[in-house]
Parts: sequence; structure tokens; C-alpha cells
Amino acid sequence: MGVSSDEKVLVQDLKIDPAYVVSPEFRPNKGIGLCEDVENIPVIDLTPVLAHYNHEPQALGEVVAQVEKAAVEWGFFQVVNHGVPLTLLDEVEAEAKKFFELPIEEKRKVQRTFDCPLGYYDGEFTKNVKDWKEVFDFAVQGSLDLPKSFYDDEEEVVIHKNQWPDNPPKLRESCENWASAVERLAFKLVELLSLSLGLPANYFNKYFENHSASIRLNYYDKCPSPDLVLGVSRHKDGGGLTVLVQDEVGGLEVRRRDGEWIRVFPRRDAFVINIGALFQVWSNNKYQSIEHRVVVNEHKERFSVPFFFNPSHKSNIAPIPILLDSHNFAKYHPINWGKFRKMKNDGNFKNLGIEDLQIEHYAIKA
Ligand SMILES: O=C(O)CCC(=O)C(=O)O
Ligand SMILES: [Fe+2]
Repeated sequence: MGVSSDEKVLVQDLKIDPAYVVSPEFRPNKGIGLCEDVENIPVIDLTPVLAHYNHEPQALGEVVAQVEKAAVEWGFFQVVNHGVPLTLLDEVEAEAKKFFELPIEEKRKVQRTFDCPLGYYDGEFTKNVKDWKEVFDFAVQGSLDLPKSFYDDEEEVVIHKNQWPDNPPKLRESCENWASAVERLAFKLVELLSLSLGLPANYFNKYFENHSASIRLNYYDKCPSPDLVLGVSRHKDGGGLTVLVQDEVGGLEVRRRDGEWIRVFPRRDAFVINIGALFQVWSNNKYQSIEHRVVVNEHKERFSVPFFFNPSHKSNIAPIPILLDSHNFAKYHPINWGKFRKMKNDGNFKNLGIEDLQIEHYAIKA
């Protein structure tokens, strides 16, 4: 908890559980400007990619160049004309809303546990502070196999199956339809990133064929003290690529390279794409996984759906050899994705009292 004794906010005056209170320096709008007219993250039109993939190399080349620029300068961009029907989103949102409105005992029937990372959860810690949110996680392939332990060298894996609630009965179908549509888009985006690094379009297919993608339904309730808490504390996404839709309420903020927090302009017709830690490693820091956070508000609840596109758990991730040369040595030791994920999951589940495992822990010291 981030309330110190010399602060004006006294614990007994808090309208919320102190476990949610963020340290003063990380609270929303503290010291860092948030202006409406500030340059926002780039919006890239995917029409040439989807409509004329093989016929218009020049148009495709322009999209690839925009992706490269956005990935270098921001680590974040939005895409429009992405081919995913918004009606599918309407359905997921309607079903998710019914689910999150259920009494807590109902939701806890599909509760995530320390052993099973899928299902409903309302106690996630990011940076060891409780997030003001409820989530429902499911694996796009139906199940996830994770190594039994981060520390063990044995290859023992545990298979975790999706936990679907009986109620609302259509949640599963709407989520699965959504997952298939976004999965296609995610593969296209990985191809674009591959081209943007000067690699063949299918370079990353070997990692993603047996992917371990998961989808999260994020529900951020109204909050009586939005200035003291965060929906999600500052963090970087640890996987490959995040493909996220948010509703019109807004609240996602990205930390620009100069340290300013920039609100991502909410567009229902757009996906927010975010470079994860693994592309940072593959690209040997050409692309960066950028810190972001979610601010909540007093008057409106908010809903977002990230698709975390992650490679197979067996993947060992290291800087791509053909991108390296005598001026650009590998900056990371190889990382086993399954183990890295297992460790991150355990840290999100409870306050381990230590700094989260970050990709930087694998950096090769110069
Ligand atoms: O809700 C959002 O817009 C972002 C959520 C997020 O960053 C995450 O779940 O990793
Ligand atoms: Fe995130």
C-alpha cells in the first residue's frame, strides 16, 4: 500500500481498501501532463494489407514503413480497417457485461487460482498494488500448458483448461467467435512486424503456429477515489504482441519516450497494438515494449479486451541472428517463454513483495 503517514489522505478516510492505493509518485496525473491536443499514437489504415495483399506491393510497403516507424517511436499504434466485424465485439461485450454483473459467488465458481491461471479474477497485483478491475481470462486454443515450475529444469508441464461459466450461457460462444477473428488479425500483424524488420513475412510462424495466446475481458468498475488507484498499474506487456479493443470511455495511457503519459484516444473501430517484451528481444531493442497503465473514473465503468498473442510455451526467444552484426551484438540471453510466463503469472497472483520479473533481467551486461 502506498499511503505514507505524512500524506493528507488518512487511511481511516479512505473510501476504498488501502491495498488499491498507489504510491503518490505513480498516481494518475501526478506531475505529468495529459493534454487533449497532444500528439497521439499513430493510426494505421490496414486496407492495403487486407484487400490487395499480393497485388499492391507499393501500398503494402507503405503500411510496413508506418508499422516500423510506430514500433520504433512509440511501441504502440492503432489499426483501422482491420477486417474484424464489430458485431462480434458487441456480442462479447453484451455477454461479458451480464457475467460481471452476476453476484460475486456466481463469478467465483470459475475463479482463477494460484494453480490455474484461467477464469475470473478480481485480485490481480501489478507492481505489487491491487488493480481496480475484474477480469476473465481464457486461452484462445482452449487450454494452456505451462511448465510446472519456473525453477525446475525438468520438462514437466501442466495443462490448464478454460473455465467457462454456465451463466451467461452465450459467453463462451461469443468469446470463441471473437478469438478466431482476432487471431487472424494477430497473424497478419506479426507478418507486418516481420516485414518491418526486413525478414520474410512468415519468419515468426514457427513460434506462433502452436501459440499460447490468451484473451482477457477487463471490467473496470466506477471508483469513488480514481485519483488514488489505477485500473492497471504501470507495466509492460510481457508477451509477443497485444491486440486490444477498448470502449469509448477511455483510460489507457502510454508512457511516451520523454516520460509523458499520453491517453490513447479511444476508438471503437480501432485495435490498439502494443509491442510486447518478446519483440523487444527478437528485434534486439530496435522495438521497445512500452509502459502503459489504466486510469479509472468516478462516473463510468470501462471495458477492454486485450488479445495477448504469445508464442508456444516451448519457444526460446533470443535476438534474431541475421539482425546482428559486429556493431549490434545480442543484448539478451535466450528466454524460455513458458518459464517466463509462469513466473509472471505467479507474481500477478499475489503480492510477492519483489519487483516483477522483467525482460531486462535477461539483458546481457555490456
Ligand atoms: O484496459 C486497457 O486498456 C489495457 C489493459 C492492459 O494493459 C493489460 O491488461 O495488460
Ligand atoms: Fe498491458
